[in-house]
Amino acid sequence: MDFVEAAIAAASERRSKRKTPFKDEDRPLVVLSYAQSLDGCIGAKDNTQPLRLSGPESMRLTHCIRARCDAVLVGSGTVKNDDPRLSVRLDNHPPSVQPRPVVLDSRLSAVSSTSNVVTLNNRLIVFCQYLDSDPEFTTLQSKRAVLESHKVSVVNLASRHDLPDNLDPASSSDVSSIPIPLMLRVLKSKFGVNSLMVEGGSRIISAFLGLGSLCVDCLIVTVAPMFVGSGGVKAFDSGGEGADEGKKGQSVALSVVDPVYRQFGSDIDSGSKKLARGPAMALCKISKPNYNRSQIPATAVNNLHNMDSFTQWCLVCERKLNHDAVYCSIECLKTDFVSSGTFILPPSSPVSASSCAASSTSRAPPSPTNCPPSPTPSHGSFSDMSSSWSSSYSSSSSSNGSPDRSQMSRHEATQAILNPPFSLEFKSRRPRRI
Ligand SMILES: NC(=O)C1=CN([C@@H]2O[C@H](COP(=O)(O)OP(=O)(O)OC[C@H]3O[C@@H](n4cnc5c(N)ncnc54)[C@H](O)[C@@H]3O)[C@@H](O)[C@H]2O)C=CC1
Ligand SMILES: Nc1nc(O)c(N)c(N[C@@H]2O[C@H](COP(=O)(O)O)[C@@H](O)[C@H]2O)n1
Repeated sequence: MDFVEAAIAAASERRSKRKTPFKDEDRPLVVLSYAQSLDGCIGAKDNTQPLRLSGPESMRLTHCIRARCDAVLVGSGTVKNDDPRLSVRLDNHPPSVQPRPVVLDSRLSAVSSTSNVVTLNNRLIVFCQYLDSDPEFTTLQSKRAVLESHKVSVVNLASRHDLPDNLDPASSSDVSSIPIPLMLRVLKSKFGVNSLMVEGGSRIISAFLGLGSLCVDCLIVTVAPMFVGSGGVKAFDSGGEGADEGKKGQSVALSVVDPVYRQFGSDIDSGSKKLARGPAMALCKISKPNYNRSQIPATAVNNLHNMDSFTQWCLVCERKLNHDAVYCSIECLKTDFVSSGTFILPPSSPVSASSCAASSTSRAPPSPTNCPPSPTPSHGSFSDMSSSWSSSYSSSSSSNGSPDRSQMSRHEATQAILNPPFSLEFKSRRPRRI
């Protein structure tokens, strides 16, 4: 279908040109696609049975996206609720050629040997997360063995044995939330998945959208002309219990730039050309004095740590500093945000990219005069995390009068963020669209 091809081709091209602190080529191209009602629901009241929102034409679109991707991912909630097949069922599509189903089932509580994704034998991949010390370790290992006896590939992201050598296992204590960037890298490096369709449900959509262009390349949303009413499952930030609980009530600066709309039967589909989070909003979030780290999506925190994001961030910002204005991409801000919220640089900051690059290759701790230290993940408040920084920085200013953040004390650096002595300029910002 032209619409799908065009959207994915545009996303792919954009991705190849994008300068991010992360290596996009290490993960599959990600197409997030779901169907929602006019009141933003993807599921029925009480989340107890599947809700058909798409008409035949837009359902065909969904199957075209599945056909176009190597794998199709859902969360454990969707498996419990819908028992989906996740297969391509199109007239002209060979039934034997199918995307691999992928389920994020942290505690192996949803997928069983009778689930459609298992019995259809499309080489299901299940991601879970538990430590050897987990009180339920034996039970989880037994469940794993049963699934493996049904040809399911089970990956425990907390286990070194399950990961390629170049990836570090997940170390978060939040075992209910699969670290998405790490999971994506495993999909690519271990299973050769180059394109991934993410279908839902609500918490999975929220988690991916929360990571923005870090993990989503293309967004295709079907809007069906109906209202689900109160109690329906919201597409985004349903506020339900579980992995994204910390995001409840959090305003989200996410915009789709240059969207395109098509009508499929009675439904409208929106395909994104670009997905962007508003940097200003991200800054606003980190600027709240009482900012609580639990509000940061757990997935972002865990995975940015895994991705050794900090040193690469330095490289990106060095480029931006050449424009003589502060510019941080959302990836920068997000890294910021996770590392401790003190990384916004004044123009002409003396941070040296070459020394950061050197520390990136050696993985040695960066020198305090050049780069801030790599963050140590913590599970306390924002200020708890900040205190893990070195306190050896001394106060100073750079030659242009703006503070040399690399020489600041923790407290001063935090104050610089809360009350920046320089104006932040975000280049290439377009007005937000709703
Ligand atoms: N209309 C549509 O296009 C679609 C609708 N749905 C609907 O969505 C509903 C299910 O949504 P939810 O209950 O929210 O379940 P979900 O399918 O989003 O799964 C959420 C669960 O996945 C696990 N998980 C593991 N790692 C996670 C991470 N990093 N982030 C978030 N969750 C993670 C957690 O255990 C969490 O409870 C159902 O009503 C289903 O019918 C689902 C897919 C598409
Ligand atoms: N595109 C779309 N439109 C709807 O109206 C839907 N209810 C869904 N649901 C998704 O499709 C899964 C079911 O897939 P199978 O038909 O069993 O292959 C369901 O679990 C949701 O992920 N999608």
